[in-house]
Amino acid sequence: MVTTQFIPHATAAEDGTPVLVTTTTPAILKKLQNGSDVRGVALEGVPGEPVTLNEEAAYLIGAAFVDWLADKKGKKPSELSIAVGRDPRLSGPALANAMFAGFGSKDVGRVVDMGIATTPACFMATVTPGVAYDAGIMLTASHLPFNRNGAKFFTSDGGLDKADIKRICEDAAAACQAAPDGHAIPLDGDDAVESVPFLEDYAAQLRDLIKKGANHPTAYDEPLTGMKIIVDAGNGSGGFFAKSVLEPLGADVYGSQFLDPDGKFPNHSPNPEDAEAMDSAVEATVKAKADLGVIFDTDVDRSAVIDGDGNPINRNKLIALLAAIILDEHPGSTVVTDSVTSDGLAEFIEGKGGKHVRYMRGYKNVINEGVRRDKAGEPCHLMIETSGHGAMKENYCLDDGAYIAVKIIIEAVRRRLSGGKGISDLLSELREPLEEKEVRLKITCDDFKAYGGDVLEQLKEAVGSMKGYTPVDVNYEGYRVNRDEGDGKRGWFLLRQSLHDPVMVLNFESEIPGGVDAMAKDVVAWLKEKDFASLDASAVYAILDK
Ligand SMILES: O=P(O)(O)OC[C@H]1O[C@H](O)[C@H](O)[C@@H](O)[C@@H]1O
Repeated sequence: MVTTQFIPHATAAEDGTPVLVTTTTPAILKKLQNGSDVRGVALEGVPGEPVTLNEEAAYLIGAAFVDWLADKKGKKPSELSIAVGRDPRLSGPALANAMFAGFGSKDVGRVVDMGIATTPACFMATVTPGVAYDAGIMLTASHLPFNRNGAKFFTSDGGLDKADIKRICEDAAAACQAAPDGHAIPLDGDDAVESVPFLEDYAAQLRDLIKKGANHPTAYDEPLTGMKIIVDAGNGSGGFFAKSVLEPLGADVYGSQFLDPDGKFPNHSPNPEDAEAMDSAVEATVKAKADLGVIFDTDVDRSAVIDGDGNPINRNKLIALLAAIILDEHPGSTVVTDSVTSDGLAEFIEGKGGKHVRYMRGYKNVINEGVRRDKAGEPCHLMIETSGHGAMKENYCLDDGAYIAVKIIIEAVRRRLSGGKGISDLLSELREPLEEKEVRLKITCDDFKAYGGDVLEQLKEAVGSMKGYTPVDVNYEGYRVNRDEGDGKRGWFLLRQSLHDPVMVLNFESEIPGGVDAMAKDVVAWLKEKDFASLDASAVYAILDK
């Protein structure tokens, strides 16, 4: 049984120091790769979810990362500096301690514990003058439940890519193969690890950005005086934004909620894409009669805002708001988004004189495509997913929820100073769908990538004979099909494979009442005809069964 491999033997080293020894397997280590991140189950407690990211895994991944970094930087491990931050997850301190031991096994020159941090802060620690670590690592599993954890890795060149993470997980697996009995991890920590928090330095940088951007004529240092802005950090790492960024700039943050880090996330999921989380943040904004509400995900690489009337600005609306701001600063530039963005958004961006590229899901895919186009001579300043991962060229092309909030707050101050309307006025031309729906269809066989690819091929063949449907011109991912809804109205659906899970994702949007049901009916008819043996289509059927 796999779980027996995680029974730790706490014992004492020869000098009497208490140590922990856990083991893992090469297969588990390889599976910890999740695109350009490491992700796994770090705590027991959820039935059917055994631990996969234990101390030994963190140790081996830490050690493998040192080899990767030494190669990348052309330095010896003893010349490297690596800093680790974490979100409030309960498993964070033990995993950080194990990773430090992994660094120690490679004789890394300087190891820094940044304590509670955010993902963007871990990157900023690699480029901030006077700090400039060779690498910053954030231990986080973003908005996922309390039992998960993971790692995001940065150098001054940005986040590591899929291929880098693959190499690290494979090297960790090889090291595991060579030492299957695990490694002793000192339980009292390593005296050589320096404790140097970074979040306050980072907050000072954000304050400076707001001061410069707002350029308040009479209150340069406190440009938010007279504004009420509330923050919902969902008990993740983002609470500092209220206390250390907004309040010192003069904002009234009373009414902010869930600012204290709590790894059990007792209130709501820290996730601006989650309806319950968004409702809670809207309620707090309205109750506080705030000018603006800001909600972050756990590790603050994503955010969304709520306007003074309590309207949530997330997903397509958030992209539109930032596109309006960026296209004013960089007319005619390209905005790269993920694949599930609305037709109204594309029109909005084009209406503002920009070019919209509807690319793939996955924040790294979106960012890399924007960077690629920009380098090829097609100016691109904004790369953003509906999930709220948004990156700007002016901010190291880093997906950064705090920077997005800063940008919107600056716009709000400028509008206030010029006596203009609130930020939502920028969205007045955004056409929104009347109905939308997303369902997830499980693929039940092992080779789910190939299976999903085949389902998509079959859909392509079928669409030709589906009345009223035409495929969109450019599909970077999955298959997106428009439906003529009459009277100049248009609906669409997109079937694609999930980036990571054995799942196919089906999105619908319609401009007419009952439009989603109408499309679901046609998709259901096709699915029933095909009767795919390894595709659980019950979620689509359920749309019609309600
Ligand atoms: O393909 P899906 O299952 O919808 O997941 C896609 C999402 O996966 C992760 O959460 C990434 O951080 C997102 O950038 C990405 O959009």
